[in-house]
Amino acid sequence: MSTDDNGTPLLAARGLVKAHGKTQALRGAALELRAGEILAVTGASGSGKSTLLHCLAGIVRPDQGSVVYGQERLDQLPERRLSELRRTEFGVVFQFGQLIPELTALDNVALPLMLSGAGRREAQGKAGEWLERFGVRGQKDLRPGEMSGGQAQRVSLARALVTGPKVVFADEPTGALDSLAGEQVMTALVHTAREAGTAVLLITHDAQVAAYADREVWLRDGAVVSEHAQQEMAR
Ligand SMILES: Nc1ncnc2c1ncn2[C@@H]1O[C@H](COP(=O)(O)OP(=O)(O)OP(=O)(O)O)[C@@H](O)[C@H]1O
Repeated sequence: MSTDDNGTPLLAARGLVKAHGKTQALRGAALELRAGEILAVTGASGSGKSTLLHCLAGIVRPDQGSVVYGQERLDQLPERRLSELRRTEFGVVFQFGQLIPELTALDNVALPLMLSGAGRREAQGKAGEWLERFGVRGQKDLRPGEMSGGQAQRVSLARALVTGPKVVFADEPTGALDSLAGEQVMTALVHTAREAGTAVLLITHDAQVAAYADREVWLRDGAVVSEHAQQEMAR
């Protein structure tokens, strides 16, 4: 695991509280993610995992508590800066890929680069390289509906990593896949994140998926209740 020079976390959340209407989704959750670290967040359904990820990624604001990314308080940043960070420093992968159905795999992956100002040709060139890394270059001209779930999810990973983010937030990335496709997706994610030095916050309720992480935290009723280091993975 790599850390930054002075060992401070890349992302640190303290005392997060978040309600959805009358439901208290987070009740004082706290965690730290270091540069290049792969951290699994596990817990029962409804324990607040997705809400925590949304707060950490600057997608929703907590009602209370702080989220510090580098030198910035995400919970206090204006929307404009948050969306810039989401575009340039963060990548997100959801359970159901959420690729744009009308675009080919190549254009789905090129899109974040074009939104950051790259020309179409340059963006497509880089997108092709990232599809290659995830073993889905052969599917570049297919639309999401024409691919298998595992292929679409590897395209989603390419889209999340193509901009060179510091953190990838992955919310049940294998939740809709069979176990073989899930293993392929996790192997590709972990291998590529390690190579690129990207930190990964991985939400899962699957112990086999959590075993890919360097460290695991357990969420119960909206708070982090335990933490244990993973065995060195021989994968
Ligand atoms: N948009 C929303 N509106 C109302 N309630 C919500 C909303 N989002 C989440 N909740 C509730 O907040 C609690 C925490 O939900 P969250 O999705 O964060 O948990 P989770 O651990 O990710 O669950 P799962 O594993 O089932 O996805 C749950 O009781 C859920 O029903």
